[in-house]
Amino acid sequence: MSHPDASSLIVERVSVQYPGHTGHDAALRDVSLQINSGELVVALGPSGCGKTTLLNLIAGFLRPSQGRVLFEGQPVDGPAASRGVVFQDNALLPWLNVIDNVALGLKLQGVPAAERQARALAVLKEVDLDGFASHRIWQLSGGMRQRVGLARALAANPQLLLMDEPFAALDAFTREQMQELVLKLWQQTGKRILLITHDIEEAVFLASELILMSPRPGRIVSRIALDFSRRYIAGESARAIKSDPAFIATREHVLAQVFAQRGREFA
Ligand SMILES: Nc1ncnc2c1ncn2[C@@H]1O[C@H](COP(=O)(O)OP(=O)(O)OP(=O)(O)O)[C@@H](O)[C@H]1O
Repeated sequence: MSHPDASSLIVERVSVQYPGHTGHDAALRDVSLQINSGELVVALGPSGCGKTTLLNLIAGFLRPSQGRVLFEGQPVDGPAASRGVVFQDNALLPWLNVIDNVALGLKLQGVPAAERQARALAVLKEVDLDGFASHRIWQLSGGMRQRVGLARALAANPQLLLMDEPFAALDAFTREQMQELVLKLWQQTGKRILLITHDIEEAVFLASELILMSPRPGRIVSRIALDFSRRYIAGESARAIKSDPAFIATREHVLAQVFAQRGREFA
């Protein structure tokens, strides 16, 4: 692990055991992780390896059975605006229009109407949705809805953005567009990001640090530092990167590790 800065997110030897489970099949066992500023950490692993449990711990929706989670030097003991969450199903309110969905969290925080309007419009622009503020949610495509979910999380100006399989329901083309949007936002806002996925290519493309997880018990089995996302930010195209032999070799290496885990699981 690299050295933490004062604003790091630190997960320290955390275990989570849901009722009815033993240590052997704990959702998480002895997991440690750190997200420093400027990092885009991707957690990759098969269903049931504890990815959502890990994200829920960091979001403050869940408490560990053992270990602790610290953010900016303080224990995480509940949700906070500084840790924004983008959900897989985007969790938008269909009876509100786009801008009211984006501004909802600000309204709950008591931000005055004119300011929340201005901030919501600014983040809609960041996610390339200017012009859609008055649209109803049902008028939007799946990719646009995910952009609204992303804008809503960004509106509160979180220091850490937590994304739970945000593109799982999208078609391949829209998914690639959203990956590029995440990298653009990562570059422009400098926010640290934790994204969870079970898509190997997505993980290898986006991660500055990739953590590979394995189930029963949920744990981190390997960590790999990667630079494909920084190459994208430096100006190389996504297509050029994803067809580069170095990218393909890394993807195959990660795939082999995932299959090795599964072989062990079913042996
Ligand atoms: N509320 C709960 N009560 C009991 N067991 C749970 C609960 N939530 C998750 N689990 C179990 O904990 C383990 C880890 O689940 P988790 O959802 O964190 O994994 P995941 O990697 O996100 O899976 P997926 O990719 O399918 O979403 C699984 O065995 C799951 O069945």
